[in-house]
Amino acid sequence: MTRIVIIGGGPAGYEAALVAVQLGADVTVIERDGIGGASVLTDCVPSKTFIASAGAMTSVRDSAVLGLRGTDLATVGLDLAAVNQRIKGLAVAQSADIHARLESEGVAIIAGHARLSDEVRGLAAHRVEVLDADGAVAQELEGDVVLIATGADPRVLPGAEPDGERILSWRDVYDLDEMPEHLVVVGSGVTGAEFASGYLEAGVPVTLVSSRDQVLPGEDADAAAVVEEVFQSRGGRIAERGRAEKVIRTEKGVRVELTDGRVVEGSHALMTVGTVPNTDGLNLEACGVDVTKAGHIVVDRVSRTTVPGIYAAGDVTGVFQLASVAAMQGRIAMWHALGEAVAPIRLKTVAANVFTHPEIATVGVQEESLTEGADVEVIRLPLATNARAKMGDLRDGFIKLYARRSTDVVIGGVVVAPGASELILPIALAVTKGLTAGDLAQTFAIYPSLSGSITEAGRRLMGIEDEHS
Ligand SMILES: Cc1cc2nc3c(=O)[nH]c(=O)nc-3n(C[C@H](O)[C@H](O)[C@H](O)COP(=O)(O)OP(=O)(O)OC[C@H]3O[C@@H](n4cnc5c(N)ncnc54)[C@H](O)[C@@H]3O)c2cc1C
Ligand SMILES: NC(=O)c1ccc[n+]([C@@H]2O[C@H](COP(=O)([O-])OP(=O)(O)OC[C@H]3O[C@@H](n4cnc5c(N)ncnc54)[C@H](O)[C@@H]3O)[C@@H](O)[C@H]2O)c1
Repeated sequence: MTRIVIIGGGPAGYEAALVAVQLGADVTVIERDGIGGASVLTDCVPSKTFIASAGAMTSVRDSAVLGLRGTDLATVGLDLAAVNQRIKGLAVAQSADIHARLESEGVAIIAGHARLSDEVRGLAAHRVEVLDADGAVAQELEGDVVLIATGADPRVLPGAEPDGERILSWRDVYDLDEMPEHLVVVGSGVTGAEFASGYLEAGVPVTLVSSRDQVLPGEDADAAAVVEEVFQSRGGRIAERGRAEKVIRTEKGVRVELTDGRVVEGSHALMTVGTVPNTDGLNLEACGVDVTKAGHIVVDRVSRTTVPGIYAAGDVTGVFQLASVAAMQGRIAMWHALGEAVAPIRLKTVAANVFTHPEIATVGVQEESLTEGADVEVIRLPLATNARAKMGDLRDGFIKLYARRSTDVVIGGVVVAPGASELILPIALAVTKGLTAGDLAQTFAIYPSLSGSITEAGRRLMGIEDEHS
């Protein structure tokens, strides 16, 4: 029986474990905090649960236009204690569900901090030590295959170290007793944009410190512009091209000092300036596992590291930091290690979503990567012309579809809309399976529905192709 040792119980680790036991391996997962990982306990699940409450509040506030009346509509608020309790309860319950599922499938789970401990390089099997809370070796294991799935932690900006009270990392916010009076969010990547949008929806004045010309530098520029516009129209402030140098506690709150001399004051600062991979103390160098300059473990498309028998998956590899990608990398590692037929990961088919208001969902080829004269046709349909959107008073957003001019094959898309995370699937399916704009055009969409704009975009693309032929 192949012995598999998995370090880290997040999506990369636990999904890998499920595949490996299914294939008859002897599987052990070592996790220092809780099964489900940061994804379930502190990052993805809690933030989306908070955004669900904040979004509900905005829906109530915005409902007057739909004819709802009530004296409290405009002043509806969140009960922070109840919201936080719900968030933490949901995270713990989900962690317990996954823990129970792993155990019921026969996966052994060890609580502790693990590290590689191969004494010489080139051995067929690898050794792993488990440390207890005092750092003493509590257990030693041997694995024919080891998967490193240790995730990433928030990056700390020197001079702006979180104190858990006023200067916060995104993992601290669920312990606040009161809503911030004025939140300064430092960093406008996906994490910063989501929290800035969420807190604003929850009724908190927010200033977003964005080191770039536009928030969400990695996203479609049109989509980022819509989110930025909506954020500002709802009263959010953006300190453009502002790079925080340090954050100082003041008598009443915080002072965020920018490198260009500007100062942003608020009651709390939320630091969202990226992540660092969890590789410290894993003994990677001694074992011959290569890392990049940024510290991510180098892997190929079937999750192999530079050492035979040692695989890595998830945020620790820096490949698209998404729970879905982490899980797929973990599964691919196990299929490969256990001799199953496996296709290398295809990053061009990864669907991703930014949970702002409105949401931004993307898949496949994006405009920024297109070279001039590329064999690609783009269509963009504004949400405002969609009948269902009008019924719900949804004005901000669009659907964008990219297809190869020569073959009509759909190669990418963007959806900016409330619930874009649900609407992207038909486009993701088209990109994954090589479907054409014609295939989308001939698919029945519900009338009226937002997804009707996706089939409409398919029809428009067919029209464009005809004009060119
Ligand atoms: C605020 C926020 C919101 C996000 N929202 C989304 C989202 O909506 N959708 C999405 O797809 N992605 C989202 N992500 C990204 C997603 O959370 C990560 O991509 C995902 O957690 C990666 O999974 P992982 O298994 O690699 O790592 P993790 O989930 O970080 O799990 C790694 C685990 O390994 C453990 N560990 C580390 N070192 C050791 C060790 N030496 N020994 C034992 N255990 C160890 C850690 O305690 C941790 O539990 C979000 C990220 C952030 C920061
Ligand atoms: N919905 C989702 O799927 C989701 C949600 C959150 C995070 N994530 C993933 O987690 C990963 C980490 O996201 P993130 O947003 O935390 O990191 P990030 O690295 O994507 O963004 C951090 C931003 O902070 C800026 N920054 C850095 N130093 C700064 C400073 N001193 N002052 C001002 N700005 C500064 C950077 O320029 C960058 O734009 C990403 O890969 C992201 O995709 C995914």
